[in-house]
Amino acid sequence: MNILDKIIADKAKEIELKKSLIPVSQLESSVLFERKCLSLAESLKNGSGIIAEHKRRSPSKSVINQDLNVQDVVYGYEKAGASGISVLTDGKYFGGSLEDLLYARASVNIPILRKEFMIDEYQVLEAKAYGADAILLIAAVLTEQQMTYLANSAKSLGMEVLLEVHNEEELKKSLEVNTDMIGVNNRNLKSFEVSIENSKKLSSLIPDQLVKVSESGISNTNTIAELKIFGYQGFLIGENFMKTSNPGQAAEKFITELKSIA
Ligand SMILES: O=C(O)c1ccccc1NCC(=O)[C@H](O)[C@H](O)COP(=O)(O)O
Repeated sequence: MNILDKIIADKAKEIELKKSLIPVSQLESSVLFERKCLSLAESLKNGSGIIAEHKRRSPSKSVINQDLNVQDVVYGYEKAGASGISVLTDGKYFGGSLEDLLYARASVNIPILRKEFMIDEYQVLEAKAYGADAILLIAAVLTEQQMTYLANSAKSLGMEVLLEVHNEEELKKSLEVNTDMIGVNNRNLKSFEVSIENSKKLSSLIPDQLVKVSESGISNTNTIAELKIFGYQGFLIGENFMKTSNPGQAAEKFITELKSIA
């Protein structure tokens, strides 16, 4: 069983337990359920394009940074000029939580993406209840029907969808889904191999009306300049910032440099 299968198997068990502890009605009674969401897609098109990620650890890199509190990290990202924030909420493999999402919501006024392995509508309701503006759907673990259902659920709650693909087959099964953005993950989520070429290879297959986002393995501004030529307007960056003692400062330096080469 590969790591992605393990994550999904654990996620299914986690969701069943959570459903028994926190009923849907309790999620729907969250004050954040009535909140009008911010548009990540618009923020990417009109801003720096950087989605700065809060990630304590990962299967490919193990511990990245467990010493900082999420409020300081995301506030620093907003101050640096990020267009959006990505918050990992998976606990077992990434050290994240829904509480991280709630703290992030309380700390910034820019769009927040719930970075999670979504397989059940319950998780979409959680995302709304804890303050997310957008959810991630990963084509590698979902059928077209599941993506359609979950995307429509998110949209009905006013959230946007970032639909993540890694190859042409995943992209083709995603083209009819009601999404706002297509993310190309440069990381193979099974082998952990990372190649920016993946974003370049798939860019021409992504419909022009969708915002293109390149994810993973981005560590310098020249890569951004190259990917913009291929039509990318969003760039999801985690480790490059989180591996430092001050991710917000690292993001500020990165975005300042980006502006100087624009
Ligand atoms: O990062 C991993 O090891 C990983 C393994 C399995 C599934 C997902 C994984 N990462 C999630 C991401 O896609 C990244 O956190 C995100 O794209 C940022 O990547 P990076 O800038 O390389 O930290």
